[in-house]
Amino acid sequence: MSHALVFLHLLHNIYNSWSFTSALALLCSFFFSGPFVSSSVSILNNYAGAQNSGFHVLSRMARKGLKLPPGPRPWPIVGNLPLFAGCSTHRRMMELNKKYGPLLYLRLGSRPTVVTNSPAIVREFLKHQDHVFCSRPPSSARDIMVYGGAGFALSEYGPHWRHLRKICIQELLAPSRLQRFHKDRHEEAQILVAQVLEIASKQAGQEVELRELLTTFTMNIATRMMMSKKYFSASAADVQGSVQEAAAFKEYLHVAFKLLGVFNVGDYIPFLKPFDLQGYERQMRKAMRKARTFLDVIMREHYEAALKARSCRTTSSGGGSSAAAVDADILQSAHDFVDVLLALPGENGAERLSNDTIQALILELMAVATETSSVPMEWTLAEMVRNPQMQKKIQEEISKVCGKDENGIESVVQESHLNELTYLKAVFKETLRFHPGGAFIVPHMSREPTKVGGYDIPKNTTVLINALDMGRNPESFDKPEEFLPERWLDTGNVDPLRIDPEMRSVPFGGGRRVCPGASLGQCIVTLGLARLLQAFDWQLPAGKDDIDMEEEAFGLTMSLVTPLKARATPRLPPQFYNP
Ligand code: HEM
Repeated sequence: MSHALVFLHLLHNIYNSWSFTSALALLCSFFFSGPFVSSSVSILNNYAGAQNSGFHVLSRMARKGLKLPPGPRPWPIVGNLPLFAGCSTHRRMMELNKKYGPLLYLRLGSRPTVVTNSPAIVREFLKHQDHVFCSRPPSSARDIMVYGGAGFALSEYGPHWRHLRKICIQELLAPSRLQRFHKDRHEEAQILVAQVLEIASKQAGQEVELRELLTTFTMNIATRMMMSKKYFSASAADVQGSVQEAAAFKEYLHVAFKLLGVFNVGDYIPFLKPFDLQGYERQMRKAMRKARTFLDVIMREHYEAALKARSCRTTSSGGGSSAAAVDADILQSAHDFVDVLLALPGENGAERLSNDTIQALILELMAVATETSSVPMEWTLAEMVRNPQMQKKIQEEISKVCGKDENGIESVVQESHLNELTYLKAVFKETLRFHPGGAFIVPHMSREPTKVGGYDIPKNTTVLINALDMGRNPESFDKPEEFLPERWLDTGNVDPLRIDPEMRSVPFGGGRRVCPGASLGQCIVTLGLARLLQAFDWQLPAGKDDIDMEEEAFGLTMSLVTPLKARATPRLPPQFYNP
């Protein structure tokens, strides 16, 4: 903080320009708080007050010749950043969209940005002009935490992205590959139910805190698929791999979830980047050092196993098999995603994918796959606790679809039942509308200048699609402020994976960047929910008359501010829980 002030005064002396220092003062008020800073800020603002009208010269010049969408006037250097001081970004953007219309233009530091909540405009971005808006904006998080975009979820559009996305869809997330991990998902769901039972059995009315359990469930599924390891467990004996490995990886993930979505001032005002005023880049580097050490171990283990497998296969074929045939064979029998990645060819004829690319893919997939699934599970359970009749409807549906075993006990829900659980799907779809995984979908960026709704959109404009606002749009939905899964039952469009042609809600994004893990995400979420709702009745904690449903946008995701606690009562005979 003191660095920021010294820097501010230095610049003030050098430039002696009222508007410049005022803008910086506002910038500091945005990013820092405390009495010293606020008093300095107010002094500097007073200096600058008389010059306000001059501020807009630059913005007018920037707009010259272009018909930009409406939006508040930007300040020099900081642009519209000060509008977001001390408030929730997505809520402020909602207000601005209300004031300026469905296509809002902002300048965040040096970055042109458009924000929308309108299905018609989203259709332009994700459908009609998807070829223009399919890139991603640069960020220090991408540079530091995913090896400068060596993966693909955050990388810019181009041959590298295309190559990796194709690999990901064909080799990692193909239904036949995912089917191989069916047993792992089943085991983790079993463990989830057992953990809730253990807590609930301690004493009648005991509350279960769900967030940690749900995160453990999704993370273990992801690490088992990716690297055949399980790092998260209530019992240390159940963890595979060293305790240090697990600790390093957990720390990385914790920091990554937060830092991949932070508003880092250096990304918006490039000349401030070297100062790392908020300390985010330092945190990112620290987390990355640990993640690298951890990933090097994983890679070495897998690499050695791959070499062994290769030499065994070559020897057993008497040297008769070509390298390509050996690779195809290894790919076919690969245990996990890292095995697959080590057997795949790289770009432009390279024999293998680079180490950085493989590590970036692991980190990106972990980041996009885990919280995106655990967060909607927590929201759905919160809604179920508040709506016992919906809970009952799901339980009745499960009983009907699963039937009973030879002892007359209800059969445990399996993945093969999920497709028939129509009401549960409607509930999940409603969760994605009403409580989307993130307030904004992952940002897109324009690759060339274009026009949308009659306005000019410059090249390299960041596109923010406010999923929360879209889901609550009264022009798109009747009673948008109510959680009503029934709204989907009559539409013939109950499947959350089916993209709404009108794009009234886009939980998995759209166009070339549409989420490639949507069906896996839906499988994990609905399996976990079905198991928890089949096994238990969920009620409000004793003495509470409602759940606190306030949301908090944290990094890439949007969760409940107050982690969900609820009472779980086993609802089936004891034999059900001890199969
Ligand atoms: C319910 C769970 C999930 C939700 C709600 C969700 C949602 C999203 C959204 C909104 C995007 C941005 C799309 C866009 O930019 O237009 C996205 C991208 C992505 N998701 Fe998911 N996701 C989920 C689960 C998963 C899972 C399980 C995986 C993989 C294992 C995954 C992998 C990805 C990847 C790799 C991208 C980036 C695609 C690209 O840039 O080309 N997601 N997801």
